[in-house]
Amino acid sequence: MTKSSNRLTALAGTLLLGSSDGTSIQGFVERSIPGFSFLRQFFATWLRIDLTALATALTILGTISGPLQDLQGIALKLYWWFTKLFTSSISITSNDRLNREILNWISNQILMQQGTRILTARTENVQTDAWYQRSNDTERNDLTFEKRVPIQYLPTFGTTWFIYEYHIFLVRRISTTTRWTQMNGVPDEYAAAPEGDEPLVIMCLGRSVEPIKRFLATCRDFSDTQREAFITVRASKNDYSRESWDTTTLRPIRPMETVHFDETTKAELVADIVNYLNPATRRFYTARGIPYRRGYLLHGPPGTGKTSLSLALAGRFGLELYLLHIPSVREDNHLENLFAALPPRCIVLLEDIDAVGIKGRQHTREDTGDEDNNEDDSDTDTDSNNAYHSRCTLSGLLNVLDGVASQEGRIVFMTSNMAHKLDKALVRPGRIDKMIFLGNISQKSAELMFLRMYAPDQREASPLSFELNHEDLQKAALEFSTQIPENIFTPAQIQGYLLNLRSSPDQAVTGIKAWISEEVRMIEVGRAKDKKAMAQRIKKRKEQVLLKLSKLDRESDNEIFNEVEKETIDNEAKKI
Ligand SMILES: Nc1ncnc2c1ncn2[C@@H]1O[C@H](COP(=O)(O)OP(=O)(O)OP(=O)(O)O)[C@@H](O)[C@H]1O
Repeated sequence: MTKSSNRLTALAGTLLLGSSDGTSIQGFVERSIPGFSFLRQFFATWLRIDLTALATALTILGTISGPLQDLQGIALKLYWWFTKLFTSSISITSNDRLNREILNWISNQILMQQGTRILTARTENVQTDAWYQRSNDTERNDLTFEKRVPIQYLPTFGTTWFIYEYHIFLVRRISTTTRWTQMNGVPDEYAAAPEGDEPLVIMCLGRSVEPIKRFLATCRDFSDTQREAFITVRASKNDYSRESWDTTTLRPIRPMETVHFDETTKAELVADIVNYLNPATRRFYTARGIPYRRGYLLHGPPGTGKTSLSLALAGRFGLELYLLHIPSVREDNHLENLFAALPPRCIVLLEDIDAVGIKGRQHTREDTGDEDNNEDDSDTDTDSNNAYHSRCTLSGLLNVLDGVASQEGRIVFMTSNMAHKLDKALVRPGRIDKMIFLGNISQKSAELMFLRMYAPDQREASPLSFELNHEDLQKAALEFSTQIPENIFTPAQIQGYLLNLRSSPDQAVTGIKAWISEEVRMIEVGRAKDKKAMAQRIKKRKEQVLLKLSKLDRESDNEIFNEVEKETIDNEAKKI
């Protein structure tokens, strides 16, 4: 121990503990705490620590910590008073998209340049039991060929400052765990990682919020530019039985030319949307009290491009696509909540709408006296399955499409494989303004698909070995398409065939004949199977009805004959 510390010990001993003559406080402590003098001796001899000095230092610290805390309180008050007086601020809640856009801007424009040392890193959420409550949006970039989601660096809790347009900005990322960490004295940035459910406060030195507003606009523009090559697809997500638009996927924009169907219909559809999105149209609708909404039904067999067309249109008009698979919506109020959360301008894609409104449809048939033929029966079976999955009703769907509470300005695309079976109430103008049929592939579309598949890729530095020159490619495409029968195969089937031979255009041309005969054979086998299954179903149904009839006859003998029931079963028997 040094001389000065010895002196301090002596001083403290005199001041606080008195002399060691047995009448001092030290003497009193030694007498009242058995073993204290032994401990003092032990610490002094073996650890060279003077317990008397330690006690003194702690006492002094204890005495001054009170005033220090008061001073800290005053300093904090002054800080906030200064902040209120000399800064303007705007706060943004955690689940607002702007929150993410600001973090994105700061991450790209500030953190890397400033060489910030304390950061948060983010890739993708892993849904484990412990974390599933806090899941966030997942962004995927399909074009980067990365197997992993790239690491993104974001500001952590606390304040990030920077200069933007000659103004000093402070962005505070506020931790929701602050109270807990303060109690433990651990700084926020070491206590937890921000998960995206923390609000942001944007402060700017000066008494006007205008610079902040300009800053927010910049953040939005920056994100829009980043997204230009992509469309944002948001799907519904079920969290604790509460539906929300949560999962975000960035998909590369699909050019309209890559969706092949009747070119006139395509041009008309695009023109119709251009016209709808024109501000003058909105004014026209509003002035005449007409709800400003547009609905389209894309119908046709599976694999004819209904989903692809919706994606391409979202890219063409720079709108976000909100994707909703109707059979997975569990209740009407979930549907309502999802529609209420839509932005004013977007495309909503409602897939497989034939999964709703079974009851409504049955009513319509009864009213009009339609009789189901056998083919319809099989469809009804499929419907029933869908109805089992989706508890979303026809009236629920109609309500979100044009009910009082439904949003204006959005475009709704609905897809169905059985448009002829949809309820009349659903397909009336105002809900569905245009029906677009996407059918099997024509020869012209097959030719275009072939050209698209084997056209040279502009991004490749040198031509690929199998690439044909322009003239040969045109010739091959024509030769390929003329072998394909009109409107027999779906575009998905032809695409699948070409993809298998994507590096051999010659083989695609020479092999198409054999592929067609094999596919036709498969179609016939499938049809024969369906026919057999149908016959079996009818037979079974007949047996059931006959059984019921014979049972009723027996009951009538016992004079408990029910006239109405008999008539119903008779009618059923006639139908079969
Ligand atoms: N008309 C088309 N033009 C170009 N490609 C198409 C077309 N139709 C289908 N495809 C291709 O086939 C695949 C399936 O298409 P998509 O999912 O759009 O069909 P769909 O009609 O929505 O099917 P489903 O009714 O089963 O949902 C996609 O890879 C798409 O590229």
